[in-house]
Amino acid sequence: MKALLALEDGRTFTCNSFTGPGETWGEVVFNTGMTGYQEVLTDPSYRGQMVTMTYPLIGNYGICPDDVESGRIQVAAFIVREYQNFPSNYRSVETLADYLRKQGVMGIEGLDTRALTRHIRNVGAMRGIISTEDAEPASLLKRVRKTPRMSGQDLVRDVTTDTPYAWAGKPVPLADGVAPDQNIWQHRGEKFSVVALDFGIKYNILRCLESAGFEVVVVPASTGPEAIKKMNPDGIFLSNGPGDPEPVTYAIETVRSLLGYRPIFGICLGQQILGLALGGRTFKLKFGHRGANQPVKNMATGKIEITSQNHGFSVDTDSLRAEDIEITHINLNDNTLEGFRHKKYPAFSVQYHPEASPGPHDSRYLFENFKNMIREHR
Ligand SMILES: NC(=O)CC[C@H](N)C(=O)O
Repeated sequence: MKALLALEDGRTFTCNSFTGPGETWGEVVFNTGMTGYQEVLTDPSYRGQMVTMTYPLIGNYGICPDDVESGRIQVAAFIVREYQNFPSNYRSVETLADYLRKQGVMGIEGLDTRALTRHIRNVGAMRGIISTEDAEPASLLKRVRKTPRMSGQDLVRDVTTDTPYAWAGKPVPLADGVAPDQNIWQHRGEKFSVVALDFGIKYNILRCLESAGFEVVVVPASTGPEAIKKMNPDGIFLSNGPGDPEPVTYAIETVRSLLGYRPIFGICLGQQILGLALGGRTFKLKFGHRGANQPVKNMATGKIEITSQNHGFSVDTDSLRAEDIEITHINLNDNTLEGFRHKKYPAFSVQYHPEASPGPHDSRYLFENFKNMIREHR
């Protein structure tokens, strides 16, 4: 079915919808991963974004229920060069088109995704609208310019969990009678306990925390410092999540009050929230980092890690006080801040994704580092 993609600067792409009729809008961003489309689709950090894959053939390994990063598809739309409707994979249970259609998410194909990517790289990430109903560029353009921008929006409130839950290979409701503001780990054994603030947490982060030996309870992003302290965890984890970190003021305040209370580890939006809590600033990157081959230098070892990334904002290195912060990782493509730790408080974070999924496992050691930090401070 014929469709039109219109970008806010007036550029249009004719294409086909492989999921049927519809209309949708969001920020258009590109991901350079060659595999992992299902993990991309279900990563809550993509909320509000229409993602195009630079890899040209998508759908060929179908959909595998074990590969999700959250309970639903999160992207606003999926944009591919060529969709493959006949998957070949013993783990696959359905086609990508059916999967998208069932959840009401549009998929388009048959456009030059390389041209689209180069355009975004030159001009910057921008809003776009896709429609099978309106083929008139001028009217689409008028409407896309009225949609909200990514900057200034708190999208965390749309994706965070409503109620706390534990993780044991999958989300597990907390046992009856256990309120989130009770000391839920008073009878725990040797395992370290972690409260994870859910800004849009990926399941693979929870899988990595579990396999590093942590007991994890995930709590809503709005959970305050007092409720967290009553739970009496050994450590606090700050998750990834969608949108602009600056408007998530309630979480920034919470993290500020928890500094020095227990060891803190943040990933992606978690790093941005930590940076803001420490008095730093964040800014929007021109087109972001999304893919599975971003080179990051570990400043302590001098080693280069090939990392998985998905972010459009970044902490401004110069906004952090040099007397408080040690820079631990930088991105070798554009020298942006990829990791830091506090010199006085037990708190560290990375902008990239050590849990990968999809992507290389070079940075898994960070979960062990968190454990060691907790061991030192318990
Ligand atoms: N994966 C993430 O946590 C993304 C963080 C933030 N939404 C950004 O785009 O920069």
